[in-house]
This record gives sequence, C-alpha cells and structure tokens, in this order.
Amino acid sequence: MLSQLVQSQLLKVSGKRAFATTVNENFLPKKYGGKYIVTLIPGDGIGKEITDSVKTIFAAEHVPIDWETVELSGMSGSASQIDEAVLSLKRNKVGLKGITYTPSSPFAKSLNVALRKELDIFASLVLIKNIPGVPSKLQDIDFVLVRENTEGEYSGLEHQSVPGVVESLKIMTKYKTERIARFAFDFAVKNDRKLVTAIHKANIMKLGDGLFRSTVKEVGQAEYPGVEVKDMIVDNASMQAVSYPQQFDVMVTPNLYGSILSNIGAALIGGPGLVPGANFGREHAVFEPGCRHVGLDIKDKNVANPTGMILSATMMLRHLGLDPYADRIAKATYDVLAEGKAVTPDIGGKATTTEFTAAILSKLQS
Ligand SMILES: NC(=O)C1=CN([C@@H]2O[C@H](COP(=O)(O)OP(=O)(O)OC[C@H]3O[C@@H](n4cnc5c(N)ncnc54)[C@H](O)[C@@H]3O)[C@@H](O)[C@H]2O)C=CC1
Ligand SMILES: O=C(O)CCC(=O)C(=O)O
Ligand SMILES: [Mg+2]
Repeated sequence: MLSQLVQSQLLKVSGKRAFATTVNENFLPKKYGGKYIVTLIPGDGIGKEITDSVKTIFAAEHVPIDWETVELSGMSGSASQIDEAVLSLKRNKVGLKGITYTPSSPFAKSLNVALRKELDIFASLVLIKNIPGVPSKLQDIDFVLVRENTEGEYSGLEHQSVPGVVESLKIMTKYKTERIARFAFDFAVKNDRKLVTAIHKANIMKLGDGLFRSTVKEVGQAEYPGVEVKDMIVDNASMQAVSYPQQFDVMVTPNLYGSILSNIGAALIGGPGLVPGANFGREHAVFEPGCRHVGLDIKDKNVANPTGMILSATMMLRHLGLDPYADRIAKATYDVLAEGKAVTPDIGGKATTTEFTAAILSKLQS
C-alpha cells in the first residue's frame, strides 16, 4: 500500500514531465566528467541546514552531481552576489535554492524575486499532497499549484504620488498569462490530471484578473479539450481549500494568490517544511521548497524539517534524468516520515535535522 502511495507521489512530483514541454531541448544541462554541475544557493535562515541535509544524502548515494555553491543573502549580502548567482545559474541551467530574507525597508529588493525575473523562470510548481504518517486534519489532498512567477502583484512597481498616497502597480499581460496557462495544461496532460482551476479576483480587478481568467479559459478550451477548465474567485478558493481541498487538481494562479494558497496548502498537509517546489523557464530550472519560508526564528537550532528541500532535490534529479537516485531518496524519506520515529518537532517529533537525515541514510543502507 505504502509503496503504491510512494509511487504515485513520485510520479506526481516529477518535474521532468512539466519541464519537457516548456524547456527548449537545446538548453538541457550537459555533463562534465560524467557529472552535472548544479548551482547551490543555501540562502538565509534554515537554508544551510536543509541544503546540508541534501548534500549529505547525495554524497552517501554517490549522486553524479558537483555543487557550485553561491552565497546569496538578503541580510548581509553584497550587490554582486545576485550577479554571481545569475551567472552561475545561466551557466549550469539547474539550481537548488533555499530562501533569501527580504527586509521590509522600502529600499531592500527581494533577491528571490530578482532571481526569478532575471532568469525568467516563470512557472512555479508546488505539490500539496498528504504524506503518509504526517498528521493532518484532512485526508486525500492532492493538488498542484502552478503560479505565475514574474509579474502580477510582485512587479515591485510602487510610488508615492503625494505624501500619504501610494500607487502599487500589478502588471498582467496576455503573453505571460497564456504561457502560464499552457504550462498548467501541459502539466495536467502529462501527469494525468483532469481539471485546471483558474484562481482570480476578476469581480474587482476586472481588467487585470479579468484578463487572467478569460485567457486561461480560452487556452484550455481551444488547445486542451481533454482537460476540464473552471475558475474560482480567490476568496472562495481559500475557503474551499480549507474545507474541501479534495476538489482541486491543478490550480493556476497569478503571483500573490499562489503564494497565499501555497501557505494554506502547507498548513493543510502538516507544515511549511514538507512542501516541495520548482521554478521552470525555457532555459533554466531552480528547485526550492514550495512554501518559500526563511525560518529565521529556528536558524542554527538544528530543528528545521528538510523534507521539502529533499523532495525538491528529488524533483531536480528527475529533471536531470537521474530517476533511480530520485526514487531511492524519495522512498527513504517517505519511509522515515511514515514510521514517525525520527521526525522533527514541527510534525510532532523530537529528532533534530541531522537525526532525521541520519535516519534517511540508514534507510538507504538497509
Ligand atoms: N520574510 C522573508 O524574507 C520572506 C518571506 N517570504 C514569504 O513570506 C511568508 C512568511 O514569511 P516569514 O514570516 O519570513 O516566515 P518564516 O520563515 O518565519 O516561517 C514561518 C514559520 O514556519 C516555520 N518554518 C518554516 N520552514 C520550516 C521548516 N523547514 N521546518 C520547520 N519549521 C519551519 C518557521 O520556523 C516559522 O515559525 C511566506 O509566504 C514566505 O513565502 C518569502 C521569502 C522571503
Ligand atoms: O522574496 C520575498 O521576500 C517574498 C516572496 C514570496 O512571498 C514568495 O516568493 O512566495
Ligand atoms: Mg510567499
């Protein structure tokens, strides 16, 4: 039973299928000396601890990857760090990333957002699915969030026209809405999902969200007759997500609603440390925990749950065609979670991050 569940998780976590339709084959990463070079950006907060967990597991499994580590910090970093990170990702095409902190000061730009825009990794993919053994109030949850990553509310265009009056621009374009819609429908087709729901607020933002709603529906109806398309207002979708999440299959969202729904989704399945994610463009793919939390409050305490990062890393392995490594690592991770003996405090356990990682290693060796 468990292995069947694991198998279906593995299929659905597969970034490769989503990627294959989106990335130009000419830009697939190349091996050097039999190994892929992957950019590793630990980021701030718990990033180092959870990427260390991945590094330990990959080393023990002899995964044919060399890491190119780039420091990127929103707390202390120099301006040149972002250039270095972008250069490394442009060269290697593939990255594994923690989250960088963004201070609320008006002068501090989000490095996470800058990186996504610079590389045009426009599609965020987040899997919200119950994990056997992890307590959650509702069962049979299994949906995917496809989130536009480069425009919308995260455009970062704000100005104060006169003191006390601020205008924030939300940019929505037909071009970027069509491409995120196609990504969502392609993902649905390739992963045997039947329903795409466009999430919007077209009753209030009639032009911007109206464009999003109508474009997703047009693309679906014209190009993907085998996939049902619906739409739902974001307020209702948030309520439905916590009362009847089983109704959702693939949700396609503008930027901010995707962030909010990924956080609701994380809470539904047991917490932010469990959710895997990836960002795809035509040339690059960057894998990062789907709920995108920095975790400054638990930094260096050795309690962070690295599951979301490990599962993001297994999506990356599939993207690179290293499925057998991904299968073994994901299965060992799910087995440790299912047993519940060596799990971290966020899901009710007492284990440290390193003890959880060690339990995965011993599963792999057994
Ligand atoms: N504050 C920032 O710089 C950034 C914030 N965000 C977004 O803002 C929202 C909230 O961010 P923050 O308030 O900074 O959240 P946070 O990073 O403080 O996380 C919220 C809570 O979840 C816990 N948590 C997160 N990951 C965990 C893990 N792997 N294991 C165990 N516990 C974990 C943290 O300890 C914390 O108590 C999120 O949606 C996030 O996507 C995204 C990027 C940067
Ligand atoms: O980069 C940030 O500081 C916040 C971004 C965010 O909330 C997200 O990407 O979901
Ligand atoms: Mg967020």
